[in-house]
Amino acid sequence: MTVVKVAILGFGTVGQGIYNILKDKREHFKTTLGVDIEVAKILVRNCSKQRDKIDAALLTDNMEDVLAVGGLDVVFEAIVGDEPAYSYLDQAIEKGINIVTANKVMFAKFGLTLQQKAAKYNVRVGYEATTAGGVPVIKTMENILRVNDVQHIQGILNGTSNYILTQMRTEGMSFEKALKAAQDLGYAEANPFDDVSGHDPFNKLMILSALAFGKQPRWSDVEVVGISEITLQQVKEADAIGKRYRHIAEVAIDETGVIRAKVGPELIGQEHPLYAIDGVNNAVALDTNFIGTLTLVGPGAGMYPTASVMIEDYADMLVKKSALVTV
Ligand SMILES: NC(=O)C1=CN([C@@H]2O[C@H](COP(=O)(O)OP(=O)(O)OC[C@H]3O[C@@H](n4cnc5c(N)ncnc54)[C@H](OP(=O)(O)O)[C@@H]3O)[C@@H](O)[C@H]2O)C=CC1
Ligand SMILES: N[C@@H](CC=O)C(=O)O
Repeated sequence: MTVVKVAILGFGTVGQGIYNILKDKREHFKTTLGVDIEVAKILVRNCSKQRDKIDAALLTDNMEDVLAVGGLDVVFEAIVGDEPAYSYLDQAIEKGINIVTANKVMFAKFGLTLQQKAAKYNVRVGYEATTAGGVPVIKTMENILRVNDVQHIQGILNGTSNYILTQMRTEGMSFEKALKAAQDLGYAEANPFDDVSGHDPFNKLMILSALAFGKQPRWSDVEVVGISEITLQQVKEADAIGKRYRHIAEVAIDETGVIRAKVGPELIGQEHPLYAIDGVNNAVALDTNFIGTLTLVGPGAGMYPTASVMIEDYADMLVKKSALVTV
């Protein structure tokens, strides 16, 4: 049985999820993927932090230790911010190591560059987890784009904001309490300002724009408004007349190739396709020329949905590699 070595960058909510699934499903992967997946290194910021159920020898705070692992096949990147994440992945690609990332701050900015570099070095890039958590929007869109054009994308792209708005409406919870609950559940960013200010769904929208249209709008042209100004009173008044606040991200391309995007809260009624999307769920509606509108719905954040799609990305790489070998 071939042993494949993998590394995990980051051991917070997402990194721990990856580690747990790889450990729990190790035998399963031997059968389904034909390989024994061994976690060889885990990069963290602070090695002296107390961590349960993990062999301390796996931990390092130095990326050089990760890159020095012989035969490393993939790094799963789940750290915070654009740097040093981008530089780490850039170095991994140069060493011929595949990359799978959940880091949308980094990927919105450097995704196209990393993908070009990966093509040059013949390595693969997985980034399903950057956008809409456990909802397989990237793979679905890649598939759709083989035949269709995508002209317009609209969705709820932040689980934390949707969870907060839902808790305010259904439980009468204050904004602050709902945000705290989202943090406790592992939905929120390390800095939750990114969630409630709209910056997180903005980053995801830019990733979708790059995939659908091959480019992004100028970032400074995009209006980005968060949910932090919405009061409990407003949510209750809206509910009383059958309306709901939803935090909606939208991007479209016109016939001349101009891209327009916006992110912000909207008050919508029952007729709106995003009306029923509650809790941590995200939804993404893709308008295409042949299929029509396709809407995907599912958990937009959290340890296991995010970790699962990252490992699915890697499983896909392994399957494609073995198909190449067989052919
Ligand atoms: N939580 C979620 O539901 C989702 C998160 N993501 C993305 O995944 C990534 C990780 O999120 P999450 O797990 O929630 O974050 P956490 O804050 O829970 O964990 C972050 C981890 O990264 C490590 N880390 C941070 N900066 C560095 C650095 N410079 N060098 C080395 N290690 C570093 C931290 O180390 P230490 O433990 O020592 O502090 C920690 O282990 C983020 O980019 C996030 O946007 C994407 C989809 C969903
Ligand atoms: N903080 C993000 C996590 C997933 O991307 C969110 O709440 O959507």
